[in-house]
Amino acid sequence: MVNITEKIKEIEDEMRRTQKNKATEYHLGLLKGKLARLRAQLLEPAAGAGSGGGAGFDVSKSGDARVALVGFPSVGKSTFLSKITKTKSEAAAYSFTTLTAIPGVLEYGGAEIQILDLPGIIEGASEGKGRGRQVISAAKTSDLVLMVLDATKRAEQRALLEAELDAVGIRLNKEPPNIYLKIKNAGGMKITFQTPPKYLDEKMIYNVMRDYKILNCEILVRDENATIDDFIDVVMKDHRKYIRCLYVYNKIDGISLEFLDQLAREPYTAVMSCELDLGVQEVVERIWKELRLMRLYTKRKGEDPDFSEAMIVRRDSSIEDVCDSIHRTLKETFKYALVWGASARHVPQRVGLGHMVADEDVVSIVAK
Ligand SMILES: Nc1nc2c(ncn2[C@@H]2O[C@H](COP(=O)(O)OP(=O)(O)OP(=O)(O)O)[C@@H](O)[C@H]2O)c(=O)[nH]1
Ligand SMILES: [K+]
Ligand SMILES: [Mg+2]
Repeated sequence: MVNITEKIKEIEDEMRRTQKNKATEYHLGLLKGKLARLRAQLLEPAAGAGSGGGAGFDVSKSGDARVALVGFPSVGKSTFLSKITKTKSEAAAYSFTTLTAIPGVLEYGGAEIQILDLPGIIEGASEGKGRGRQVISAAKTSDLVLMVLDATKRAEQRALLEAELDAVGIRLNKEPPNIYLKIKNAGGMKITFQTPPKYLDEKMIYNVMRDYKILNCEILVRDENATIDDFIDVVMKDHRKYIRCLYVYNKIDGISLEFLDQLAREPYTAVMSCELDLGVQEVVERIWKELRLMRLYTKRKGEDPDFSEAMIVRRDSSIEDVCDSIHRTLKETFKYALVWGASARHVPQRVGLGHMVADEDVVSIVAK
């Protein structure tokens, strides 16, 4: 019996051989669907299997957010960790110096951000080369992927890494596709397009769903630009993770100014030299920004706000989220909140649970 890895290879080969045109579009879509399913199977930790499953490293999450350092060997991941945290992770000029996940804590703006230094990965990581799969599983648990790249190496490294992460269902700097799918017990398949689709049609969707053996469902495609890949992502949504990514080019001490300028202009990108201590602090600031965290300060009635300790919440948090992160039953006795700061129309503004807070607001919860 052929194993999953071989089946994946067969499908990938067939996709490469198949010319892309209107006539082969349906077949290619079907192959993509099969491939997505096999890859998910490959990552499923097999019962009783010792290694090679989908499990990451045994490091528990701590702090307000987790950032994973992902990159090829010797790009400077450990050097960077040692620079921005108190943790010392061994750095050396040979590949695979780091063999396991090393956590460090970055303190920034009152937040504690866990930084995970990881072993370098190589092409084929998603299929289990090296510690690839473990590294990728660790990346999947992070709130931000910091892709560390060597500015002196060829440009393809970035696309290669992205392909490895993509293969295991990590979608970088992307929103989930705007497609609604509800699986039902009966009633057949109902497919609706809100606007005429540019890259999809009913037959393409139907083919994939039949292959997945999902024949009763309701589908509403809201985005005219949605592709069959987007649709498969929606079907496989339990295996997809949408994570923000910051691309960091290290070792800029070894490149020309023109090239540096070009790299620095790319989206979601920062440049640094750990060796010369150039740009490192800027990268830390970008990490904070990309994590989209906010600092709030709480205030008790009749007292001054406590600015010594910030409360860290995600962006797009409401007073309800604030209550939940203080105590899980606080909501039950909630009467109203007083807010000072950018989110308040006048200070203090008296607000309810639905009020959206802003960075550095002062919040006072009044209970019944
Ligand atoms: N020129 C230059 N060298 C650097 C810079 N940062 C790190 N290095 C060197 O690059 C080499 C690899 O650094 P590491 O921190 O071990 O790289 P890594 O990505 O953790 O490597 P692995 O753990 O093996 O995957 C070391 O010799 C570092 O001294 C930099 O900004 N410029
Ligand atoms: K190294
Ligand atoms: Mg290392």
